[in-house]
Amino acid sequence: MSVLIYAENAGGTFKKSIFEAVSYAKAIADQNNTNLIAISIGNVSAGELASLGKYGAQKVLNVSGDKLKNFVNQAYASVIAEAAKKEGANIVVLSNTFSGRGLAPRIGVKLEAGVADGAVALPEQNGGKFTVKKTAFSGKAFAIVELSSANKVIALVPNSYKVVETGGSAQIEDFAAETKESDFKAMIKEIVRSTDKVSLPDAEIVVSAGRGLKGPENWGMVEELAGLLGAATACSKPVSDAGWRPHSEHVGQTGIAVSPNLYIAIGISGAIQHLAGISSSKVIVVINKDPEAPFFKVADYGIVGDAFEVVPQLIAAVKAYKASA
Ligand SMILES: Cc1cc2nc3c(=O)[nH]c(=O)nc-3n(C[C@H](O)[C@H](O)[C@H](O)COP(=O)(O)OP(=O)(O)OC[C@H]3O[C@@H](n4cnc5c(N)ncnc54)[C@H](O)[C@@H]3O)c2cc1C
Repeated sequence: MSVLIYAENAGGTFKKSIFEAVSYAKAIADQNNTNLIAISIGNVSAGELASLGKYGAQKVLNVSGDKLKNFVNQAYASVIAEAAKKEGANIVVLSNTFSGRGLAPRIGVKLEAGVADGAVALPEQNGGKFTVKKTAFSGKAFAIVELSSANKVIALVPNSYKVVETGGSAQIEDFAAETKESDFKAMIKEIVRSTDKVSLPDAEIVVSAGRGLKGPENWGMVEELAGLLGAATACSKPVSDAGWRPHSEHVGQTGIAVSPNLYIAIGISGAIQHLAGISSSKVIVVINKDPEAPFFKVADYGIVGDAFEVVPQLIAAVKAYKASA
């Protein structure tokens, strides 16, 4: 038995969410007194692969070559499942990213494994039971699921487990995986970024605004605050429906789910459909002029006040802090 972590790369490098997933997988390996093996697919440098050792991977299987250079859901799932079989791994861990969410059920089918995507905590293993806490109902609730199958696939929500450096080093091995033509029926030919700004699902800080801002002409201060904090901008659904902001910024049940360290909500009421997309945020700050706004019930810090007075003061305070630091 061992634990296999799929280390997804973005343009040849690993993001923080992958180091979180490796640390999480290492903790599961420790719970079971077993080894952690990582698998990387695509063209990643030896130095980058070796960096996974710092977080507890003892061995990194390196799958490279032109055919698997770009993400292909079915083919990547075949390769990861094959590696799991070869290494005797009965637990496969992924990051709950766009790719991870697509891979988890496919690997689950290939390994006849129980799948817990959207995991937010380490599994509990008591009396032969293996349970995982995961998000449910579009982020409006948490579910505790029991995986009773011998093989298990877990996809960890970014930002829900800390990065832990263990200081080890990983041995890198080339892994030649068998793929079938039928694995390549749908392939990504090109990825064109729609913006150079901080990507919303990966953002550690999000500055989000709602209908309380009255109109698109007032987003300058939201952009400025986000720029100062290195944050991504987001909005409520009615704001994107009205065309004040692009749909790619719409957060919530019908939009993007985010899990930043800090979510600043300006002039957003806090409807349940909006909260569904932000429930995994670590710290929530709410600025709203209505003290009865539902958002205050889930806020860690709340400012009752007019956004047009509070946000400029916040911008001035951040500028003053940066100038003095
Ligand atoms: C099936 C379904 C799916 C949905 N999915 C989503 C979703 O994914 N995401 C989403 O966001 N919504 C979603 N909605 C809509 C959701 O129910 C709310 O209508 C929406 O979130 C409200 O947006 P809002 O808070 O920006 O606007 P409002 O409800 O109009 O709230 C504006 C807030 O701004 C405050 N305000 C006003 N002026 C100021 C000021 N000067 N300073 C400070 N505060 C001020 C007000 O007190 C108020 O709390 C969905 C609805 C349905 C039915």
